[in-house]
This record gives sequence, C-alpha cells and structure tokens, in this order.
Amino acid sequence: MSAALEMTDVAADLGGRPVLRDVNLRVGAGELVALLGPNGAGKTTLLRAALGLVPLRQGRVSVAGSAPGYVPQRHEFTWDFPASVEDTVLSGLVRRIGLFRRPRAGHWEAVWDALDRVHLNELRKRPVGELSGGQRQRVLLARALVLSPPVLLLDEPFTGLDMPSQETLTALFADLARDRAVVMATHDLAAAAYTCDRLILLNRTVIADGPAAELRDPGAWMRTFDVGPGSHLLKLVGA
Ligand SMILES: Nc1ncnc2c1ncn2[C@@H]1O[C@H](COP(=O)(O)OP(=O)(O)OP(=O)(O)O)[C@@H](O)[C@H]1O
Repeated sequence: MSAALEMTDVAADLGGRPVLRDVNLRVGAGELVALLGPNGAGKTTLLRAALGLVPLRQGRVSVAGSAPGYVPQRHEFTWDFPASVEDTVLSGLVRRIGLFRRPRAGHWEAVWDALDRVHLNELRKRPVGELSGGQRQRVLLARALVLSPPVLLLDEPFTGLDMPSQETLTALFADLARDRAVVMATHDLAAAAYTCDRLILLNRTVIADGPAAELRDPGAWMRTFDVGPGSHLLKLVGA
C-alpha cells in the first residue's frame, strides 16, 4: 500500500515541552482511521504536524497532494459573521483564488460540487449562523473538500452532535474515504469502532494501531488512557 499520509519517527514540542515522540504511522487512500487518546494526548498536535503547522523536532511527514484538507473543531470557527453557506465553502479556495480576486465560474462549480457531496446544496444561500451543529459540521467538511485533497484530517467531528447527525456524518466519511485517506481525532469510541477501518491509540506516541476487533490487549488501552484494570473503558472496548 502506498501511503497517502506517512509519519516517520516524528517528535514535536510545544512551548518548549515535548508533546509527540517516536510517532510512526501510515494511512493509505481508501482508509478511514480514528485517532484515539485522552485529553492532552497530542491528537490535535499530530493533525497540525501533518498540516505542516507544527515544526518537527525530529522525523518526517509526507502527504499526498499539495496540502491535506482540514476540518477544525467546530468551536474554533467563527459562525456569527454574515456569510452564506456557499461563501464559507468558497473561503476554502482562498489560496487558489487569491485574497482579493473574484472567484471564476470553475471555483463556484467546485463549491457546489463540494456542497453536493455533503448534501447541503439546498441551503447554499443560508447564513451559516442559522445552521444546526450537524449542518455546520458539513459546511466545514465541504470547505475542506473544495480542493479535492487526497488526505482529509478531521478534529473531533462528532462533539455535541445527536445520533442522527453523527450517523449522517459517519456515512459521509465512509463515502469520502473510498478514494482518499481520512483521519479523524475523536473521543467517540463507539463511532470510531463501528465506522473506522483502523484505530490508532495515541498518548504522545502510538501505543497500538489496528482494526477495532484486533485491539484486545487491555494493557494498550490502559496505557493510552491512563486507567486501571477496573475501568469501564475496558468493558466498552471489549479488551
Ligand atoms: N500552543 C501550545 N503551547 C504549549 N503547549 C501546548 C500548546 N497547545 C497544546 N499544548 C499542549 O500539548 C499537549 C497536547 O495537546 P493537544 O491539543 O494536541 O491534545 P489532544 O489530544 O488534541 O487533546 P484534546 O482531546 O483535549 O483535544 C497538551 O499537554 C497541551 O497542553
């Protein structure tokens, strides 16, 4: 399998403190992979390292295409400005169009294609501030998809969403992963286990990596989440 995203011996520091060390992973096109770990494990830092936004102290990152598509956590995005859904998605093309240039017909077609993929074309004229959490998450997804990236990185896409919205999203992620690599950081163990081809357990480094059904070693889950043998987590994941 040729990797769409590969990290080799990656170490990264933030604020002078080590956050990631000896991170090795490969994700190929066609794979949907979850990044699991406790608060502060370094999941966001790993995604930001893949985007080239965090300097590496050591190691290498290689990514297919010009840049990964990135879907930030919903609360990191400003929703209370008067932009429509299609304008927000168009902002994903700003590097290609140029900041003060007018978008051309082809740019709008890319926006509407991306909105089609996330089933939001009917809402394209709506102000983003009027959308529900699930719809906002799909706007961010479309915004990442306008450049057709071969690698898509998602940071906690399920937070605060109800079950139907989560199921809409997981079906979309599976569809998007058919021809690209999709990596999502999540705290939703059930959604990850049901929908992802592989789970990567991360706590500053990769502790285990494999299909959910094969991650049965309780020690790996205990080390990742820093819990004891009596933790409910182990029952939940069947370890
Ligand atoms: N800008 C920063 N400067 C210094 N330390 C930082 C900075 N950003 C994050 N950190 C630290 O790096 C560590 C990893 O943070 P990161 O956000 O990558 O974890 P995470 O696994 O995404 O956590 P969460 O599940 O809470 O989102 C934490 O200890 C955090 O305090």
